[in-house]
Amino acid sequence: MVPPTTAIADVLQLRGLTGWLSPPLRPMYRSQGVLGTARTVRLASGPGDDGLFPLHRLLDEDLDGRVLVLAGGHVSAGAVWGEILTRAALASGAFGVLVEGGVRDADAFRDLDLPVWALYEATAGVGEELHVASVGEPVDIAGVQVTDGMAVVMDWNGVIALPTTDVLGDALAYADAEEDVVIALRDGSTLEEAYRFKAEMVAKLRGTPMTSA
Ligand SMILES: O=C([O-])CC(=O)C(=O)O
Ligand SMILES: [Mg+2]
Repeated sequence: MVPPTTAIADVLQLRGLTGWLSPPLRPMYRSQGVLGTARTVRLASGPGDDGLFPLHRLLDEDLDGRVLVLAGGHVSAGAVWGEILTRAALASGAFGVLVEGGVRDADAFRDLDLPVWALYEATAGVGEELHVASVGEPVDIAGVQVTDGMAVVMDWNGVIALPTTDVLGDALAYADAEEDVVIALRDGSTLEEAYRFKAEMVAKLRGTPMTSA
């Protein structure tokens, strides 16, 4: 089971780590939780030698379980991603797409059921404003470094590139504690009483005794 991104982010935060990409990325189409591995692409301004064709060739490769991470697309106000590329990505087995830039055809993402998070929607394409600068090299999105093969979780609440997968167990426990709060509230507890489940989990993960409820 994939823990919720909210729980993963809180556990990362407790360890002084980061990795969430939302914001700045926003859901263009979101789905239940998926855990994939990053396939990194860096885009840069100008037509370059080959435009976006290296991206098209990549989309014809085996992408089973991969989350495409397209960094640097925001140097164009146009859409670097849309229905056609989504169909190609799905056919190659991709689990999701992150675009640091624009997308269009969001209605098709819903029909195709592929999660896509991006900075903005755009009407026109990118024309000759972008080219592929690298594939498989580390990329930076809003200060978060994503390396090829890194674990990425996407769900209803966000997107996280995991600096370490050893937070997943704690994140599941954290999510259970939050669920205990919800159950207690449903059973009529006060928030002060119910929140204790979460406060105890935070104290445990911090490795410090709980000082207040
Ligand atoms: O044509 C493109 O490259 C972008 C787009 O709208 C699509 O993938 O449908
Ligand atoms: Mg299109």
